[in-house]
Amino acid sequence: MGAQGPDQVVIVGGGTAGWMTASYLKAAFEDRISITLVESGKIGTIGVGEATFSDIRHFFEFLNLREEDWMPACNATYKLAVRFQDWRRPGHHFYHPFEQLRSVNGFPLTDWWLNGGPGERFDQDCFVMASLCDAGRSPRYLDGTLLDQEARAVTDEPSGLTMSEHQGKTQFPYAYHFEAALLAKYLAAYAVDRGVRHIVDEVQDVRLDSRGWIDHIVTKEHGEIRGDLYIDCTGFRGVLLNKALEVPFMSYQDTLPNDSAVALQVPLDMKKLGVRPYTTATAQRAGWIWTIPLFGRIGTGYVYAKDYCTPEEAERTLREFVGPEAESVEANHIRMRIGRSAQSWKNNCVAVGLSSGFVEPLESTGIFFIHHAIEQLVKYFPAADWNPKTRDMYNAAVAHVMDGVREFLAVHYRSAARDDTQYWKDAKTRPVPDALEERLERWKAQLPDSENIFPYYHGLPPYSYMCILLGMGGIPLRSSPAVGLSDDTAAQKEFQAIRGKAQHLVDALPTHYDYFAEMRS
Ligand SMILES: Cc1cc2nc3c(=O)[nH]c(=O)nc-3n(C[C@H](O)[C@H](O)[C@H](O)COP(=O)(O)OP(=O)(O)OC[C@H]3O[C@@H](n4cnc5c(N)ncnc54)[C@H](O)[C@@H]3O)c2cc1C
Ligand SMILES: N[C@H](Cc1c[nH]c2cc(Cl)ccc12)C(=O)O
Repeated sequence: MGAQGPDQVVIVGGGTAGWMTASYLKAAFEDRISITLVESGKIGTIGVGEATFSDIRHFFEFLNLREEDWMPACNATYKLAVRFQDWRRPGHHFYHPFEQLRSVNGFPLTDWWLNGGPGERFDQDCFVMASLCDAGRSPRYLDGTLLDQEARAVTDEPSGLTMSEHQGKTQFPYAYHFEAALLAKYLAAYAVDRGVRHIVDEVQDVRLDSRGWIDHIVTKEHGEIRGDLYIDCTGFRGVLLNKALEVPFMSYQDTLPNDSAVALQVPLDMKKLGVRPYTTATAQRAGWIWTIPLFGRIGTGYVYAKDYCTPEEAERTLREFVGPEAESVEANHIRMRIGRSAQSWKNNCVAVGLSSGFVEPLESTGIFFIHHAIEQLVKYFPAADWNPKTRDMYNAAVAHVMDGVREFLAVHYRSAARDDTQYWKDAKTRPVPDALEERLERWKAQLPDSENIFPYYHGLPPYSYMCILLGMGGIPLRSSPAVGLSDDTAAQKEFQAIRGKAQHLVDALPTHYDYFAEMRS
């Protein structure tokens, strides 16, 4: 241990979590800490074709990586929104976009929309992005400039802030789709280049000292490896935190029953078919199917609850959904551990990634959890005295993010109007996390705002809740009485401005495919 505190870091696990952690810590502390990353050559990583939050750009900025560097290496594309298909009824869709919701006279535009919007679709009337998604547009022009002046101003946002410090200040217009396994490979090269020691071997034992702290790990071929701080990135196995240190795992399954997935990677002729600029979540009889457009193929999979659907049935449904292109592609069946570790940091061990916690990928939060955990780890990095208050603050921040996202996901199922199978009928009566029942009652009287959503930072702004409630259609909502009593001229002007801007951008922007074809040429 150095005079400042722990400076020998051992990371176990070489998936996205392991390499994101190694590269970020190297960028933060350079050679003032030493990092060893041990990963098994036999135990595979999870990588299905992932979607992200827009905040991940801060991760790449921190590492000084530009889109032109990392995106082609990871088959990455842009994500302007999540498209929810068939959650209200077959044929219906709406978007949850990356776009700040406008306000008029102190009320969100959605409130004015409920009182008498110009059209049937709140997403198209209140957000420009919905039209860009429907039209398959890129958020950047071929020369790389961002879609409009307003968004360009976002790139001048203050640097050096953590994600939670950025929240509410600006809304960047897009996130990414990429292959997490390729990102891990890309970051491995970045980290090793900067001095991270990489060992391919299996951890067979974790030895504790008399206080119950990790003393060393035992590998199959490289013997004992020692460090001050151990980071558990071993995925659902939780080899260090859950197994060796016996930290219990708190399941979220009473509220979020989906515990299984079957995934396919399907090569497609993108030139012919185009590349959609959004993630699609299509409701199914016992869950939903994700479609994530990558460059050259799609990642797709059925997330389901095994209490309602067998793996064979799920694979059959997925293959029928995708069509003949998937015929020769092998399916990957995955059991998901849904919930979080009771503490993600115990003694000298911090879990990051699936070992810390995971919720089903409906709102693409897995990599956001990792990014948030790493930022918090740097913020609360231990000193020589291992002050337990630092650990407690870290644990609280990580738990809040996961518990908050759990609530947000529960809102999706409770508010979905669809009720054609037992799975969807049960979604209306399934218990929701504490306090959400009361919040739902309040949102029936007044649309969600920052005062009445989950009270701690969890990545989601109030407008995200509005989108889900307005789009899912199963919970009665009303506009504020004050909106009904007010002159709506300014709101109608705003609706018109959105329509005009959307039309202009649809005409001016290239297709999503054309943008990436140009970037790669
Ligand atoms: C179905 C599904 C869909 C998902 N979709 C998304 C999405 O759209 N967006 C998103 O943000 N996230 C998504 N995720 C989550 C995302 O894929 C993971 O958060 C991310 O890949 C990080 O995984 P990880 O590194 O924690 O674990 P893993 O990828 O499982 O890596 C674990 C590592 O630990 C190593 N290991 C394990 N045991 C040992 C041992 N004894 N000795 C040495 N090494 C060991 C393995 O070899 C491996 O390198 C999804 C996850 C699933 C399951
Ligand atoms: N931290 C925010 C979270 C956020 C804001 N709008 C959206 C839309 C979708 Cl589809 C996911 C997350 C968010 C961010 O990532 O910008």
